[in-house]
Amino acid sequence: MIAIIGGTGIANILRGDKEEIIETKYGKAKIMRDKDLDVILLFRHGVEHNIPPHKINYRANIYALKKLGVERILAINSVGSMKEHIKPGMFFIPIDFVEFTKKREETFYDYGKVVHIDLSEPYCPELREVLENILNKNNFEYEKGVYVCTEGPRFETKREIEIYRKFGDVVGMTGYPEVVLARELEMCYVSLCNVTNYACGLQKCLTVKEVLDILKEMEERILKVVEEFIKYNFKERNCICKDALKYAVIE
Ligand SMILES: CSC[C@H]1O[C@H](OP(=O)(O)O)[C@H](O)[C@@H]1O
Ligand code: HPA
Repeated sequence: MIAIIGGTGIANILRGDKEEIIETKYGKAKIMRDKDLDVILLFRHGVEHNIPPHKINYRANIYALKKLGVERILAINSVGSMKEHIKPGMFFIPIDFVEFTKKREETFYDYGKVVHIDLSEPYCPELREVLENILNKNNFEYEKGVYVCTEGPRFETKREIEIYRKFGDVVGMTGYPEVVLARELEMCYVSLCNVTNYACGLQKCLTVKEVLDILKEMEERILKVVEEFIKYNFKERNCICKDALKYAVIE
């Protein structure tokens, strides 16, 4: 089973049937099913985009997908570019991350089992290859690199971006802890980032309108990538994700 986690502006592009509430021990998650494509849609900010990045219940969302039998997740994130060659309107595929979040519940293993998962490859290598093949086949421009996650909901300062750009290539507010929580539950996770702006300091002020305008321009390409990802003929998983807990638990 595949799930798409939609970010800013995606609820206008993808639509499932009616919303379902999935109860979990971490709280409620809201999903939609696209029965034709046999895929689960989850809009992390809510269909009405009324949940800010620092208040998203990431654990309930990821746990709900696991409960529904999801094995593979395509997350869609919007990011600001911290490098000149990564231009607004391009796609970006994270291969690693650095996070500067502050108040997020970032693990399922707070009590009981002590678990230290390996994150030498935080994003599923098999799904990253599928995503790159889709982008290359469609001649959609993209870059790969490091995603820096900030707490939000404010944008970053110029000085913060001067520091962050030494560690990474794009900046967002939702990529973490989603990627880690998925690995803790041995699900494959890949992120398709929409580069919506240059980060603070590389351009003048940042506006939500600018982000939404670029997403509108990218809408068709985003939809194309999602459709081809969903239709991809996935075989048996042969990646590190499915056995993430194998050597990670202190017995
Ligand atoms: C309106 S830009 C800031 C907003 O957009 C991004 O969300 P997502 O990654 O879910 O598309 C960013 O993380 C902020 O939540
Ligand atoms: N910073 C943080 N998150 C973002 C940005 C940004 O510049 N653009 C889109 N999401």
